[in-house]
Amino acid sequence: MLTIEAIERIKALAAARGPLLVASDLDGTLAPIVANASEARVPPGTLAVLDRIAQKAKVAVITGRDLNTARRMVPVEGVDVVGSHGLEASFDDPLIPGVNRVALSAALEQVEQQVITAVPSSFLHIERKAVSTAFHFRKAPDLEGPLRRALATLPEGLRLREGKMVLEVLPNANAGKGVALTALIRRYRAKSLLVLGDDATDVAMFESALEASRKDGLHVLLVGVAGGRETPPRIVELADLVVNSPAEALEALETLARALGV
Ligand SMILES: O=P(O)(O)OC[C@H]1O[C@H](O[C@H]2O[C@H](CO)[C@@H](O)[C@H](O)[C@H]2O)[C@H](O)[C@@H](O)[C@@H]1O
Repeated sequence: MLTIEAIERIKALAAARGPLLVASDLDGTLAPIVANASEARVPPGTLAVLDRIAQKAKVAVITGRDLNTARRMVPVEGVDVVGSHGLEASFDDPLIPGVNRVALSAALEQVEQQVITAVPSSFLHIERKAVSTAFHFRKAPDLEGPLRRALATLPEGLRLREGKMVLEVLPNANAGKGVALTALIRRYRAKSLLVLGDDATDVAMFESALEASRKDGLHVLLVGVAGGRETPPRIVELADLVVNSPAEALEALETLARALGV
C-alpha cells in the first residue's frame, strides 16, 4: 500500500505545471515478472489506468521488448511506445538512430549459433527480437556462467547488456532508454515528469529525468519498482518513491489518475 507521503508527492506532481509526461518501463514495472517471457501480461486494470491518464497527460512505454511485441502488450491508442531499449520508436525522431537490419540479422544469427553450440540446454530460452536477441536463464540460473563465456566475444557493432536473469545482444548504437526519454521530453515540451522503472536499463531513464530537472527545472517524480535481490541498487538509490511490485506501481498510477480527475 502507498504511504501518505507517496500519495502527497503524486498529488503534487498532478498539480504541477504541465504538460505532464508519464514514462514507464514495461516488464517488472507494468507487467509482473514471470518465468516465460512470452507469457508476461500487463493486467487489464493497468491498461485501463494508462488509458485514463492519456486523456490528461502524455503517456509513453519505454521498454526492452521490440516495438511490435510492446504494442501487443500495451494496446492502448493514446500511449506511445519506444521498443528495443530505445532503438525502435512508434513515432519519428531523428534522435533515435536507424539500424541496418540485414547486416544486424546476420550478426545476431551468428551469435545465436555460437550460443547454441556452447550452451546446448533446453532450459535456455532464446528470444529473438526485431533488432536484438535476449538469452534468458531464469529457468536454469546455473547457465549464466557458460552463457557469459559464450557471449564474451561478439561480432563488431554488437554489445551485451544485462537484465533480470537475461543477457541480451543488441546494436552498439548511441541509443538507450535515457536518450529516448530525453527525445520524448523535447517532443512533448514536458514540464513535469513521472518515470517508473525496475531494471538496469531504467537507470538511464532516471538519470535523464534528473538531468532535465537540473537543467530545465522539470518537476520530476521517479518511482522505483523494487522487491527481491534482482533489483539493481541504483534504482532504489535514485528513486523518490520505492514500491514493491507492479501491483503497487498500479496503485501509484491510480492515484495519479484520480488526482488528474480522470
Ligand atoms: O525494459 P523492460 O520492459 O523491462 O524489458 C526488459 C526485458 O523484459 C523481458 O524479460 C524480463 O521479463 C520476463 C517476463 O517476466 C522474464 O521472464 C525475464 O527473466 C526478464 O528478464 C523481455 O523478455 C526482454 O525481451 C526485455 O528486454
